[in-house]
Amino acid sequence: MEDLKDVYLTPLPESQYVKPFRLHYTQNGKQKNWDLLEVHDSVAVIVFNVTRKVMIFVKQFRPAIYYNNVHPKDRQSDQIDTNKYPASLGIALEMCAGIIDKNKSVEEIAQEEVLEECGYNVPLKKLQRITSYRSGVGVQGALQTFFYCEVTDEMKTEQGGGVDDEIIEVVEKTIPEIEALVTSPGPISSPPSCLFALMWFLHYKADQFRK
Ligand SMILES: Nc1ncnc2c1ncn2[C@@H]1O[C@H](COP(=O)(O)OP(=O)(O)O[C@H]2O[C@H](CO)[C@@H](O)[C@H](O)[C@H]2O)[C@@H](O)[C@H]1O
Ligand SMILES: [Mg+2]
Repeated sequence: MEDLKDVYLTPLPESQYVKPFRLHYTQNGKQKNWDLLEVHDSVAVIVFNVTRKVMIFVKQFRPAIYYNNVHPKDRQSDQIDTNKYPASLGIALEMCAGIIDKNKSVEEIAQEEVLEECGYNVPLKKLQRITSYRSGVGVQGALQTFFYCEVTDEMKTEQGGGVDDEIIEVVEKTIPEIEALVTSPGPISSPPSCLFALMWFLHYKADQFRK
């Protein structure tokens, strides 16, 4: 995962993942505009293994986090120096998540992501829909739907780690380790949605799993 080289930037061509726009509007009689990015809606899933009382996280290289850890003056060069900026700067710890880019229900997408990324084969009825919310209100505003799912060791039928060219590491954390994560002074290399998920779990679910 941390073998990174040949990092450089180009302007964005036509993309199936990110579409930049300027939205023009008149509000209270005043003409305004806002620059935004159209991105896919998504699902995220808290996966908790009740056999061993551990939460399942996915760890992966996130180019956007990496980029933001590169000093602006070093973003202009032909190549970003990976000795100065190693891959570890872009590695994030997250809940299992995926974009909605198929004509399937959010439950089916969530089920697929849990299998592909974490290796657990869960029946649809085990997926508890928690809520949905807007991510990135400044430039995105896409909807993310959140699920909670309890799994057992018996449900782990595959390795996980993602499909196609995805490179994902499955990481397990105990409840005390989750508490340490959310109270860390940061910067925490996780999205706010993940931290919300952890707080939700600690508030509503964790007590029944503490010895
Ligand atoms: N911008 C991009 N450029 C190039 N290739 C891209 C791309 N976006 C997606 N892809 C490709 O599509 C795949 C999509 O992966 P997933 O469906 O697991 O979504 P991901 O977890 O990245 O994002 C989900 O999880 C994160 C973390 O919660 C949310 O921020 C996000 O909104 C949600 O969709 C990637 O592995 C990559 O191959
Ligand atoms: Mg994903």
